[in-house]
Amino acid sequence: MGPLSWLATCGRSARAVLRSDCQLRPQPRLQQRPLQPSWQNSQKWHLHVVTAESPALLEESGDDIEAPEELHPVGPEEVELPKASHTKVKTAEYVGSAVKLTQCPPPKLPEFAIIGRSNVGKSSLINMLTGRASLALTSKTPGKTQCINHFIINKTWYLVDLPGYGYAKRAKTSRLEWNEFTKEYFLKRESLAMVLLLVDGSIPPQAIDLECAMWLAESEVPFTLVFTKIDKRKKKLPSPAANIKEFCDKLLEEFRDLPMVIKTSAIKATGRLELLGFIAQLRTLVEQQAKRG
Ligand SMILES: Nc1nc2c(ncn2[C@@H]2O[C@H](COP(=O)(O)OP(=O)(O)OP(=O)(O)O)[C@@H](O)[C@H]2O)c(=O)[nH]1
Repeated sequence: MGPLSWLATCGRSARAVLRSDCQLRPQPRLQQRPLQPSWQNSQKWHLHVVTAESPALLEESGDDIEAPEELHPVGPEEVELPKASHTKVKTAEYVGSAVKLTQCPPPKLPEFAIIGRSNVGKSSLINMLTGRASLALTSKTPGKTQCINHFIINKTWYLVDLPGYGYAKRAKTSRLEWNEFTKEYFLKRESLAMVLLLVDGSIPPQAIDLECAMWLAESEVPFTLVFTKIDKRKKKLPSPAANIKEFCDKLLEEFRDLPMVIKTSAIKATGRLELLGFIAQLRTLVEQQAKRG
């Protein structure tokens, strides 16, 4: 089945496919709340990140790859490794900007949405992943990205740049506040496969990022933690490794498991292949489950 028909054929959304398998499990105290059954029954989904050393990524042809032993996923479903061609970015084009759901492209291809605080490095990550120097306009001015921007990759999936949250000059309180459109996008966009929650690895954990992770988990939106700027070490502040550990430890106070964690640097292209490989695996999983009906 071609990617264009995957949603129509499966009859359920990418979100539904992935939600049941990769959502976090809350700690018992969170289970006291009136939660949806799909949340309570959710299973941890073990997906192995494809690394730069993985044969799948070294393979130059687009042929099927024989999976090495350590990459076999362990979980409720066997997940085929993606073809090498799935991890390559051949074309990347800006599609458009939307301020309401009806302005977004038809929900016919899987979407991977990037969120994070203003200035976390969203545009830089998009440019790094796609290998296009200025696909997303990078800016040092916080809060510039106020629309939902779609980029189509290889004509088969979307990278989506969402408005940054928690901009101090705009928000009067430190509470996480989505604009209504972003919230609607998270809750209603059928083709949303995975949210990539970007967290600045060069600074200690910020309450608003933890709050965002909580909100996504409680709203049953599958997400992956993508730490940015891991090349950057600020004087007198803990190292990125220490910041990341502290962030994960804080999440583990609320959850039994961590979501997938990927560490990146847009400057050094660290994590590029890992993230593209992971996205390819998710797309493969959705297509595979769609085939099974
Ligand atoms: N050292 C380092 N700096 C980075 C990295 N990624 C982004 N930056 C810098 O962080 C600043 C913000 O990056 P952007 O990519 O514009 O961030 P953004 O999240 O798109 O910003 P807004 O659209 O304003 O929300 C820029 O000065 C980038 O050069 C990284 O991996 N390492």
